[in-house]
Amino acid sequence: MSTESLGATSKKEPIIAYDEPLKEFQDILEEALSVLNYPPHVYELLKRPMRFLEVSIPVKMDNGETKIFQGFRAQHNDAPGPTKGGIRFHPDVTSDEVKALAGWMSLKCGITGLPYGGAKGGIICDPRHMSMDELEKLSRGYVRAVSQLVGPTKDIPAPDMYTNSQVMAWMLDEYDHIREFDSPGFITGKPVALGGSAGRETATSKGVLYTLQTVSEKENIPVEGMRIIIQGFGNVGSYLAQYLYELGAKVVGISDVLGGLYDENGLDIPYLLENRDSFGIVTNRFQNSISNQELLEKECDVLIPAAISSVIHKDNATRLNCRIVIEAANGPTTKEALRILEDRNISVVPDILANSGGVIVSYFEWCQNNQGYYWTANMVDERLKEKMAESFEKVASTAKRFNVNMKLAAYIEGVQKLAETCRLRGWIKF
Ligand SMILES: NC(=O)C1=CN([C@@H]2O[C@H](COP(=O)(O)OP(=O)(O)OC[C@H]3O[C@@H](n4cnc5c(N)ncnc54)[C@H](O)[C@@H]3O)[C@@H](O)[C@H]2O)C=CC1
Ligand SMILES: O=C(O)CCC(=O)C(=O)O
Repeated sequence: MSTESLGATSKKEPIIAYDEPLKEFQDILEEALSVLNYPPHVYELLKRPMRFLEVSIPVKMDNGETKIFQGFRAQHNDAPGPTKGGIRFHPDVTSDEVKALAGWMSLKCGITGLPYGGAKGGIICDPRHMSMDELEKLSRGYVRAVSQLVGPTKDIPAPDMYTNSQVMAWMLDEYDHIREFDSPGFITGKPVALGGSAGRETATSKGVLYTLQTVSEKENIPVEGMRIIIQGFGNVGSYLAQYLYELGAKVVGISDVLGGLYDENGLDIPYLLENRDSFGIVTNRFQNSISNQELLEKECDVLIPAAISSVIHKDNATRLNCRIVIEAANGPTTKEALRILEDRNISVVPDILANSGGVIVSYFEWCQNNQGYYWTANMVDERLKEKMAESFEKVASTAKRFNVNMKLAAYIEGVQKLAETCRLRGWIKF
């Protein structure tokens, strides 16, 4: 397919998600804890967040009406240190999803050895249909609503879906006003001029890329010429597409919320990058776009979901046409789908390993803020690469040791330090 813009405004239905991420998190966590022979109360403590706040945020909209938005902040566990995790602005975000996302953050920090527990925030809203003024008011209102719970040594937010460095900047400014001092370590993923880290914007996609390179070496499939489909063309998906294209991989498919594009000869990624909007949407410029569902089932070597959760489920797992799935999104594969893919010999590199580059560089940002000393882009990149490689080896060796798949191994690896810090604090016994 040519990637020439046809100026069309196709409206594809968003895909239907099989939305039970909290149950998915709890089921695999329970399995991991039973492999480790921990007593049942460890699961009882870790299956849900220690703290969960639901807030109402009034925003005076541009038309003069006041709209009340619903927001959440979940802190999964603060035994290892302050909690950490992004804030999602999305029309479909739910309280249960935020709880699952916070749990996954704890495991991610466990695997990568960061001194944090997990957290996550969300606001039910559709930023694509809001003005910048409305988004700024919403961001500031959220911080006012959760300000008692967050802070540089308590809980440190960051970007996630439909939030970016500008949203982080508004949130930082609001927090500084409330606290009456400059506290750049309150939030990460902020603009470099406000104490952000070099390389945070590209960190998650770089981390996924390093993971893919490790897999390519282990599986002996060269990146050059590798056929790749990426679902989602936002922060994670678009930088990833760019890096893979530059390395000579054939990015045969990409998608956004409105649909997908597929060309077995490889898409013109520079053109798509140039024409995507700030919400990662580009497929509306093409008349021959396909649906997200169709795209996921197209032929490729590596399928990389980089958008929402539960998109690979029992009804399409039998039809995936790839050799490897690398989970760049959080929770894109349901438990039933994982089983089907395992039976079909399709390996799945888990989210809590593959997408941990974002929180790793967020940690670097927080360290730089605490020290007031800023690193070069090269220093950040070298250390990110090192952490991603170490984390991959840890999960791979756990998989071998317990003879389990990479997903379960990642949970086993991630939960051990978390449980140990809870034990040392006297919260649990085992
Ligand atoms: N931004 C980060 O640093 C990190 C992001 N992630 C995860 O990566 C995924 C993507 O995040 P970002 O790229 O930051 O978000 P983004 O907001 O920059 O981009 C999201 C992309 O997904 C598409 N999308 C939205 N809803 C969709 C739907 N229903 N079906 C198909 N596509 C849809 C959008 O059109 C856009 O192309 C999320 O699961 C997020 O939690 C994980 C770790 C860190
Ligand atoms: O950068 C961070 O602190 C968190 C990123 C995040 O939300 C995630 O890894 O899912």
